[in-house]
Amino acid sequence: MDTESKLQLIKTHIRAFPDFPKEGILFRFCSDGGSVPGLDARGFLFGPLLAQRLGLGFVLVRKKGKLPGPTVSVSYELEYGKSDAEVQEDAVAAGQKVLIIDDLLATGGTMFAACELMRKLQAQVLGCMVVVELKDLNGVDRLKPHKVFSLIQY
Ligand SMILES: O=P(O)(O)OC[C@H]1O[C@H](OP(=O)(O)OP(=O)(O)O)[C@H](O)[C@@H]1O
Ligand SMILES: Nc1ncnc2[nH]cnc12
Repeated sequence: MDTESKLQLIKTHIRAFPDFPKEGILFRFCSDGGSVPGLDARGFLFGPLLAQRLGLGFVLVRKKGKLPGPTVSVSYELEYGKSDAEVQEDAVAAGQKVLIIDDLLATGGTMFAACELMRKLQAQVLGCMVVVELKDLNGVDRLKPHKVFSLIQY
């Protein structure tokens, strides 16, 4: 595909959401469905690289209030606090197989929330992938029966 065609293709994926994040703003957001959800924020460093290698679409799982349009959300606890994770309702199709990516697994609270979001969207979680797993915090147990793949166990 030539460069001009690629730019045109990107344009077709730019959506406009009125009155987000506040009234009077037309919020432009470039997104498409996908099967590699990555977690805000450090999961965004690794997820897109892997998705591109696999030829799959990347999906943003964000902290609450950052995504326009209809979303599903889940509250969760992590090692040092509480938060809420969100994903756009149409980011993953029902029945879609997904591989969730983050940089690090500690207690597993964040990854568990992402699995919950995928369950709400009726996606099938094939696995949870992280670069670093902090073994003494037992995140792997928290995530059972989901499979966890980690590059470094620390
Ligand atoms: O296994 P857990 O106990 O849930 O902790 C792991 C999560 O904590 C960190 O994210 P954080 O919420 O600090 O956000 P950040 O990526 O924006 O720094 C890390 O990137 C994981 O997502
Ligand atoms: N101990 C830790 N180090 C880095 N990121 C984390 N996220 C949760 N716990 C963490």
